[in-house]
Amino acid sequence: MTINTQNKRYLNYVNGEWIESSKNEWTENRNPANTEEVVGYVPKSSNEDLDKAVAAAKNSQKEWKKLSGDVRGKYLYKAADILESRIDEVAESMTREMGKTLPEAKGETARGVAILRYYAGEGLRKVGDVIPSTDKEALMFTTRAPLGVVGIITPWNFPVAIPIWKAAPALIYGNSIVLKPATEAAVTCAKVFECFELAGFPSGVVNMVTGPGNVIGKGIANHSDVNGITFTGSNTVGKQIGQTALARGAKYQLEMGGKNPVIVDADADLDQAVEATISGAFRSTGQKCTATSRVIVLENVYDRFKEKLVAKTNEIIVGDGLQEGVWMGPAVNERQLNTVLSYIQKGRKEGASLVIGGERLTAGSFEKGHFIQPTIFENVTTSMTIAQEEIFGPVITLMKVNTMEEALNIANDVEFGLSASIFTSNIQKMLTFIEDIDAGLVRINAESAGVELQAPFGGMKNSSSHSREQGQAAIEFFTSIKTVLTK
Ligand SMILES: NC(=O)C1=CN([C@@H]2O[C@H](COP(=O)(O)OP(=O)(O)OC[C@H]3O[C@@H](n4cnc5c(N)ncnc54)[C@H](O)[C@@H]3O)[C@@H](O)[C@H]2O)C=CC1
Ligand SMILES: O=C(O)CCC(=O)C(=O)O
Repeated sequence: MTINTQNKRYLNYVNGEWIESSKNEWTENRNPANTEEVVGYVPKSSNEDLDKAVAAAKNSQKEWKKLSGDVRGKYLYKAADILESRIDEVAESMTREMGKTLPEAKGETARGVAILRYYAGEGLRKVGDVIPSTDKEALMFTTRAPLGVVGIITPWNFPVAIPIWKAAPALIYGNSIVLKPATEAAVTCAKVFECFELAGFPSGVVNMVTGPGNVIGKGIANHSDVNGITFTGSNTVGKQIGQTALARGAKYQLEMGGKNPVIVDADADLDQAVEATISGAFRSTGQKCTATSRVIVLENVYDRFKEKLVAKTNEIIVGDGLQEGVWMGPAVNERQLNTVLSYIQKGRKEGASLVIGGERLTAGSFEKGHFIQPTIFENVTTSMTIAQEEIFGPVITLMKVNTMEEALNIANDVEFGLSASIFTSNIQKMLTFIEDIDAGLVRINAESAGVELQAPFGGMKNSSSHSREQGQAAIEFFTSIKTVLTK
């Protein structure tokens, strides 16, 4: 290992070296399934550390952008191969650090490998168009320029996939990066950076600085040498970053919350709808911006759907995600657990009826972790807090409606518009849903969560800054268009 893991200390990666922060202060990351286990210590870095990383990124970017896309792609292919050879190690670190089950963590790491390869290939794809000029002697075309230094601020819920789906396109289009991972997932992110180190990226092109959001995250948003900022996380922080970036003229991209609906029509395949609802709502303990949160069911199938949903929920095995057979792990930390519990409390207080779950699990092997039961509420009205705000936990609100029109009105009656599903066998209803739903991801007979790396990802309304990430859409953020006329 080239990474310095002495005493489980994971350092910053700056200018091609693993270095301690200037403050020599550390955050202890503990396993949310067993808080007695320390997974690692990560630096609480300062603005001085950030300045070094940004300076290294700025310096290296001049040469990096001059390489051909093909050459830049080779570094990404190499990083992909190294990450692939370490899937088990990285996934285990993810499960220990933030709690998602090992099969999910392995799936996510494999997705990281695939994203690296996808963007490596992007180095050989077209970057512009020829546009007819009104001057017959002129040739007019577009080309693309990188932004320069890109600041990447990532959350804890996808510790490998999100850093990679932001870093890989930034790099292939000729930017250098300074990434600040969520502290809760920083050990796993350091392992991804170790793959970058071993892939041999030129010094300074890839940098990682860990530390508090209101120091390092804020510092990235404010830094005059950071030309673009890409963020995934809460709406509160996203809006602050957007305002800071706008004020100094930097480009920014924000992916934030969701309150994703699933509509179950009377003619739906109920077993399919139940499977997808359970998977969408409870996998990763509901800690996904695309998680299913509101389930809106037509009244003539409501009772049958609810019965099947409750039966399946009863089968969920909660526990330490490293153990075989466990389907749902803990909440990422005590703060997130308390947030979820406080929403459950609010739901009860505002008059929703608890159908199943609702409690923290503390007995026996649950004692040392942040475990919570998968939870379903019914008699939920659209004005209730649990039907409006992002909970980011394993909580479903069931809502009974008389018509598809009512279902659509409720589905759209939130500030978010990330993902939305419908279960129906009626093609007309599918088409109406596609047209009328306010969502960046529209899913027909499929769960609300789960995105494909080659397709645009992002939301409407307050879910995003109206830009899209991933697939070919990424080029729009990570580059600027130059329109060239030559004669
Ligand atoms: N859209 C998504 O995928 C995610 C949404 N969330 C939502 O956010 C809630 C709170 O989770 P948190 O981890 O606290 O999210 P957060 O928005 O505070 O953290 C996301 C990232 O932003 C950084 N950050 C924090 N304060 C910052 C600031 N002032 N300036 C710049 N960067 C800053 C954090 O260190 C982290 O790297 C969750 O309950 C959930 O509702 C959280 C994680 C992911
Ligand atoms: O559903 C997914 O796979 C991605 C979700 C996501 O991007 C998020 O929760 O931040």
